[in-house]
Amino acid sequence: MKVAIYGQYYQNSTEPIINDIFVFFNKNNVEMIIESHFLLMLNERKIVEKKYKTFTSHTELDASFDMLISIGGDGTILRAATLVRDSGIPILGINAGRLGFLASVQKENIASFMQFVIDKKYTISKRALLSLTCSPPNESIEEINFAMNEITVSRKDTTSMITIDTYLNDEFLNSYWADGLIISTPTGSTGYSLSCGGPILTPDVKSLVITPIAPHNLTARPLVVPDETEIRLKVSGREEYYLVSLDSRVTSIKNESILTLKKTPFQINMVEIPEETFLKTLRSKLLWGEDKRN
Ligand SMILES: NC(=O)c1ccc[n+]([C@@H]2O[C@H](COP(=O)([O-])OP(=O)(O)OC[C@H]3O[C@@H](n4cnc5c(N)ncnc54)[C@H](O)[C@@H]3O)[C@@H](O)[C@H]2O)c1
Ligand SMILES: Nc1ncnc2c1ncn2[C@@H]1O[C@H](COP(=O)(O)OP(=O)(O)OP(=O)(O)O)[C@@H](O)[C@H]1O
Repeated sequence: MKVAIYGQYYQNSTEPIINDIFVFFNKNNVEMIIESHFLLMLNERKIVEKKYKTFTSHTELDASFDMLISIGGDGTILRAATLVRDSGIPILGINAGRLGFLASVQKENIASFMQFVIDKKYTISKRALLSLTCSPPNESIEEINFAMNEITVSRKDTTSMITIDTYLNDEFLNSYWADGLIISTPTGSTGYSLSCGGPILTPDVKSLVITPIAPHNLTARPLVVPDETEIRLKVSGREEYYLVSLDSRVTSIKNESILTLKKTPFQINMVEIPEETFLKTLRSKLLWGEDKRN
């Protein structure tokens, strides 16, 4: 078995996590290839001394890898998705972060969960992604033009609202007058969209959610549309530029540009362990249905 290991940060809590993973994988003859910046952090702190092979970009992750292990929070998993891209390599998240909604393995039970990995006792949860094209083209989104959680447009350098003309498959839907608009995948429905009143979708639902951010009227509500829908946006406002974010990555785009959003032809494979299903995570991490009477 061959796994890629990825993390973005080092903290004191990293050491026991790394120890648990490395001891377990070395004992079970699993080959580990470590992202080069992460290995540098581990080497500097003398957490890892044995020589390991490294990778630096998505081009080096091919079908010979069985899995990518992401050590961190949800932000680290979102970055990990930009590393595996369309390779199909499944991602398993080990939660070293705070919420870790997408990271299914808690640091307390790494060894027992890694045994599931070795025994292949896991399922794959396929996650739809959204892609973005901009006309005229924008260099900063060309390299990584997809998001696993959501694509958001929002106001920039002003308190003034923006107007977002929105079309679904070329048919006019609405001009949102708001702080912004979120187009969320089912995965992203528990992130930013949820905070703006959007519904939660289970990961396998074939839909997208269009959620306005603080719309200034009583008639704009989150809308669920089929994930085959091509969504076109044109933003205007008092400033010349507005913000577009793809998960954690942000760029500025000039007013009147045309943004086209649609489902990517590939999906991200998330590893799901029987003990940590989506519904269990909803209850344990978002406290879904929490009620003193239960
Ligand atoms: N007001 C908000 O709720 C808000 C605002 C901006 C961004 N976000 C979310 O943060 C994501 C980017 O993460 P970041 O690390 O760069 O920002 P961050 O450091 O501000 O973290 C955002 C929080 O959102 C949680 N989160 C991210 N994706 C999630 C998901 N799919 N389900 C449940 N919780 C999730 C993370 O655990 C973290 O606690 C965005 O994709 C967006 O979904 C949320
Ligand atoms: N490899 C790691 N080792 C130890 N701590 C980490 C590691 N990666 C992340 N963390 C901790 O988790 C925090 C958040 O990490 P990350 O940006 O991946 O997640 P996030 O998007 O903020 O979501 P979450 O709420 O799940 O933490 C970091 O600031 C750090 O404190």
